[in-house]
Amino acid sequence: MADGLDADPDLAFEHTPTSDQSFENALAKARDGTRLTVDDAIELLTTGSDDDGIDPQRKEQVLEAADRRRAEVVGEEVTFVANLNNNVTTACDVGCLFCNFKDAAQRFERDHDGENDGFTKTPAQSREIVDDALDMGIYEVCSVSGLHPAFALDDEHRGVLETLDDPDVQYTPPEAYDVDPGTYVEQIDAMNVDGVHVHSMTPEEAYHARRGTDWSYEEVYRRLRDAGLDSVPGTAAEILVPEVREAICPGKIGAEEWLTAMEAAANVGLDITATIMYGHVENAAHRAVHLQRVRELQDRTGAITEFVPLSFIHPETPLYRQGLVDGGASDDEDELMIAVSRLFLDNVEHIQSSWVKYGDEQGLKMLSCGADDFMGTILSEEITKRAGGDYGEIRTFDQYAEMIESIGRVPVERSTDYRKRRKLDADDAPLGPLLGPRADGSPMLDGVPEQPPAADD
Ligand SMILES: C[S@@+](CC[C@H](N)C(=O)[O-])C[C@H]1O[C@@H](n2cnc3c(N)ncnc32)[C@H](O)[C@@H]1O
Ligand SMILES: Nc1c(NC[C@H](O)[C@H](O)[C@H](O)CO)[nH]c(=O)[nH]c1=O
Ligand SMILES: N[C@@H](Cc1ccc(O)cc1)C(=O)O
Ligand code: SF4
Repeated sequence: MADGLDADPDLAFEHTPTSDQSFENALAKARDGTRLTVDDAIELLTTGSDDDGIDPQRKEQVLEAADRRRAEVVGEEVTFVANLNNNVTTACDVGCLFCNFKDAAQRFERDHDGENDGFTKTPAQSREIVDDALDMGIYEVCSVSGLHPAFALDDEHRGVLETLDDPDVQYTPPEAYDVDPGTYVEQIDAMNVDGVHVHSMTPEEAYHARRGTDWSYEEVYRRLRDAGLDSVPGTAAEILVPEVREAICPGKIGAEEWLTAMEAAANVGLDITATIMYGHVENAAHRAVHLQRVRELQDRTGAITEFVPLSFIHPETPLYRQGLVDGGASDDEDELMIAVSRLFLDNVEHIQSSWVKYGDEQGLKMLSCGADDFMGTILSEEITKRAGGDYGEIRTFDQYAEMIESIGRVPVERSTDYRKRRKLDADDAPLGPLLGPRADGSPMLDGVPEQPPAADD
């Protein structure tokens, strides 16, 4: 369990990590492929809810079952994507307590004086960054951002926001800021260079893109799709249980709204991913309920291409600094999270090991605990770095091939939707991407793209 509850005795949750199931029964079901219940998941995540702490032998049994399932479902290939992270802006007033990526939006205003180490990019700047990365061979741009108060979905939405007189709807015209981020549609259109795969607009961003209107999420995602959006990142899910969201992100959309937005994206033909951000105040019951909600969403949509467990990075976050938690998940908890995700999500093919969160050594270990995907090259990273994580911002194809072969598996470059795949061999180094629109097999590192442009002030 995450240690948060010990750190803050005021947090009394209704969901407690107890169950009517036994560990042995849950393990037997996991081994023979019977669909697991929330109680089963609690038993597996805790290696038995009757005893405190994680039992090392039982943990190994869970990891083995998950690794075997991984081999049955996807075989020995380990995939990764040649991609670029392009965060458009750090301006955000939602105030999630686990996040240190954001900067108060006021600090980006023209008449604000004082330091600001955040950034906002114009659509033209985003295009240039994507254009440069395309020359390096990327297949995908992954773009998630703060909810800048000047953002509108498109010109029509801006018209609505400019005439709206509702203090509950946050909107400040772009003229008030040093840098104008444009509209979401302009940003997507700008990043949509030469058929690169655009992976963007989390449910939280989609919520911002319809604020002050009664437009459906389908309408919002349709307009974004028409501007070039290809798939939707499943962040903002955090823990899909209201009592946890109230503690860690009271300003964020609710669990139901996240699910509604995701289903809408799937309804208009977009692929989606799903995440869990764990290891803070939540307990194993919350993680288990979260997995159930994701599995139900996948039963309804079939559109989730991968599940990404995101281990909470604590050092620079308000949750940690305010003493609400005393750290993140342990290695044991991380391994069990990956394993139980594989065992519980019988309808999601790919489980991602996030090297940004786990690092190389532990990230590789996860590939033997049920994970089969090793994320992407990303080339730049702000969210984890600003939270105090220190596993870097890029992995090259040579590094990927060597690491994956070192554990006896087969490195494979993939497309975002996993439909295009290409095997690699570390002996052929130097290696580079081949699936991107401009990829020609050259190594990516010949020209690392520039870090975010100058801060707003
Ligand atoms: C920083 S937000 C950016 C997109 C958008 N503002 C949103 O909330 O959907 C993307 C995700 O990063 C993850 N994240 C933020 N801070 C984190 C931290 N300290 N450790 C792990 N994941 C974090 C959260 O899951 C969050 O939903
Ligand atoms: N796991 C993290 C990602 N994942 C993004 C992936 O690289 C890729 O976009 C996805 O697999 C689409 O198929 N990005 C981060 O910035 N940080 C992570 O922890
Ligand atoms: N969740 C996104 C990517 C992502 C993950 C974690 C982050 O901190 C940021 C972005 C996806 O893989 O679809
Ligand atoms: S997680 Fe997203 S919405 Fe929450 S504060 Fe950070 S950037 Fe803003």
